[in-house]
Amino acid sequence: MGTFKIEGGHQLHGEITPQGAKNEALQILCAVLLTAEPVTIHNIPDIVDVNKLIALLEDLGVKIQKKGQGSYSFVSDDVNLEYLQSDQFKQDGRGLRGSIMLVGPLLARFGKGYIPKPGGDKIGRRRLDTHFEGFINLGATFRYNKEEHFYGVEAKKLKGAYMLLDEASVTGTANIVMAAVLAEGTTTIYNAACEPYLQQLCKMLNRMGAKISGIGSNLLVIEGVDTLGGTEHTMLPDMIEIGSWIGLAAMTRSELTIKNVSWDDLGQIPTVFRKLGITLERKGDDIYIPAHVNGYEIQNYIDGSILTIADAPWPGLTPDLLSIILVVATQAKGEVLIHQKMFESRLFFVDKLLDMGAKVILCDPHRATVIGHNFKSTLKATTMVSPDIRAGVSLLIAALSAKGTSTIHNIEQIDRGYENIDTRLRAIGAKITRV
Ligand SMILES: CC(=O)N[C@H]1[C@@H](OP(=O)(O)OP(=O)(O)OC[C@H]2O[C@@H](n3ccc(=O)[nH]c3=O)[C@H](O)[C@@H]2O)O[C@H](CO)[C@@H](O)[C@@H]1O
Ligand SMILES: C=C(OP(=O)(O)O)C(=O)O
Repeated sequence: MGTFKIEGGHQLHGEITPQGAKNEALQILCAVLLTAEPVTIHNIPDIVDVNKLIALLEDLGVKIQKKGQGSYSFVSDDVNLEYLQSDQFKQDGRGLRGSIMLVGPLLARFGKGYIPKPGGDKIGRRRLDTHFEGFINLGATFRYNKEEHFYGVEAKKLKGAYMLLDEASVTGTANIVMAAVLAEGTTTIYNAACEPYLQQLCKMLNRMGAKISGIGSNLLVIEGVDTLGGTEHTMLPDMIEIGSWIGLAAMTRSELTIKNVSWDDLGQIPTVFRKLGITLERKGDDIYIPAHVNGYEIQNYIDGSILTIADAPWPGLTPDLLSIILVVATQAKGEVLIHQKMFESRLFFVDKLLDMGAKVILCDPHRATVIGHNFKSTLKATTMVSPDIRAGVSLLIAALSAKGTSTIHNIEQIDRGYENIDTRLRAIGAKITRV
């Protein structure tokens, strides 16, 4: 189990550049299986989950060439489908959530897709019904081996269909889109997820020859084509990392510039931090955050009632930033209700913040009320274990703002999605070491 030691209480300063988006990368990498032609991808983050997926593609026989820092080309002209039945795949396929999106492309191009129950954060139930109901709608037969937790879908030829998804699942929508692009006829997906991750995927698929319309909305229409060709694609900056660095700047009262953020793809994120009273300035495509020497004050609603910050499917606020927002609120002036609607177990990490002296009431598994200290009292350093990726970064931000030296164990959770986080934070003045 890896560990960070963090000496808190220091102001940070300078510039930080966000990595390529983790959740986009996981979709885009799976899409390389849809063509025998080369696909070149840039701005791939060097993080554990993405590297695990690249290793899975390699084991499937995809030819991979490194072209430069974060750039790789992929050629899937000789895919080894036997690997899908191997014990090795049953082991490695479990290693991350994103591996589930191998199924759609494999089913569409080779008529069969298998996957062990995928991993990812333990943040509550994470069902896969939307994915498999989508494939079944396209004409696939489905089987599930309960002993091995092994899923499979097969179809000689997929047929386009109308479907109303039971929920706007992010990876579910990506999976169904990747299956439908090679199906016969037209597929309509209503209640589709439409995060920038998915918009990027659909745009890339169209460059490969797919015919997808409605990109960015919850109604996608896909006219199936016979084959797809190669393309080049560049990943957007990771919006969850950008939100993490905004929170870090505010909590440590540091002046920070976040470079090249792709402002227009950030949706509600800047607005929500502004509601917490944080000043963000748009400078070109950078976010400039001044040092909040006088703190930041949470806005109430127009009628004076207490603000609620809740997640919702895009273009609502992504659930992946709520833990960070909760931590930032612990030093704000005022109160806020954090409502994590999607995941059942993602707020339990607040116990660690209570140990550090934060004023938080966990109302139920989904809701926490935060009463900010307004920097009148700093958090106290402590020893903690990172329960999931975003809670891990939230605790790291709390530790950087706290008095004294904190220890965070199980930092593998953080490395899953943040590239060289300790090195990059040291470059802006953080006192953090990996032990
Ligand atoms: C690898 C990857 O891309 N992971 C992201 C992806 O996971 P993932 O695609 O696994 O998450 P889903 O979008 O399927 O849904 C996550 C959870 O939210 C619930 N749900 C979903 C949609 C909805 O309208 N209402 C609802 O309650 C689901 O029942 C499920 O429990 O999307 C999640 C939701 O943005 C993010 O937290 C994850 O970081
Ligand atoms: C929940 C997350 O990731 P995953 O879906 O990979 O567990 C996340 O990125 O916040």
